[in-house]
Amino acid sequence: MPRPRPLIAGNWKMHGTLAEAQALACGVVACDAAAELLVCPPFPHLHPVAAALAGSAVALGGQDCHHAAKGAHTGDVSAWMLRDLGASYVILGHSERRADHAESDALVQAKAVAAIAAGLRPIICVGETLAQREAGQAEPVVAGQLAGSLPPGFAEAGGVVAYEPVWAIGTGRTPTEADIAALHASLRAEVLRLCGAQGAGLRLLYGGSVKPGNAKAILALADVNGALVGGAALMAADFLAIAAAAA
Ligand SMILES: O=C[C@H](O)COP(=O)(O)O
Repeated sequence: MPRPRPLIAGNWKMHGTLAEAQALACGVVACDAAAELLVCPPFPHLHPVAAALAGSAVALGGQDCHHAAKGAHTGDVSAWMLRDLGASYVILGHSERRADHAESDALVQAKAVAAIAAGLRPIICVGETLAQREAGQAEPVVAGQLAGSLPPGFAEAGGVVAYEPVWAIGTGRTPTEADIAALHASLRAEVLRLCGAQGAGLRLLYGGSVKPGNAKAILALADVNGALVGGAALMAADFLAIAAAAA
């Protein structure tokens, strides 16, 4: 099977003013990367960023959604609202949400069901802590998260899995290339087990301190089909350099 088209996704997390978000979006659209590009701004910036991306090939995504389609859920945002604003993806189960909001695999799965129902492609995040890695538990931990988080119909809906070792996020540390390759090989085996043959074409992203300087080596690894980028996605030049490394 040919390698899937890489996806380079920028997670802007809770950073920036509206003016900075608009400027960043304008910087990112000035690009014709071979990879698919996606930006995921904070909720208040989604609408103006959608306007800045209009007519470009850069996709828009949310950083989370509620598992219900609508209702009395103060402070939450539904998958339908994201779709209505022009989003096509939503990040779910990021380790920061799992930690900050005690999100379980079951809740992430319920959110993914809602996302698919709204026509969004879920990007489900998994990854081990440093203690789990040092205990030799990275692969079983990630396999357990996948089994608990992936909903039925995930591959058919264009779902994406992002492997983000918690200890690599925002730290400047990354696993060795051999460790990323081994983990992604185990991810591929798991998605084939969970999703059947459709799992062969499902994109597996690596995330955690991806920078212009290490992107080419990471993105060249087997079963790495793109990157989920945090800090380096806040500078258009760095994000585009990572995108160029995926060619
Ligand atoms: O969602 C993105 C990741 O958490 C990676 O963040 P980072 O590139 O700043 O390490």
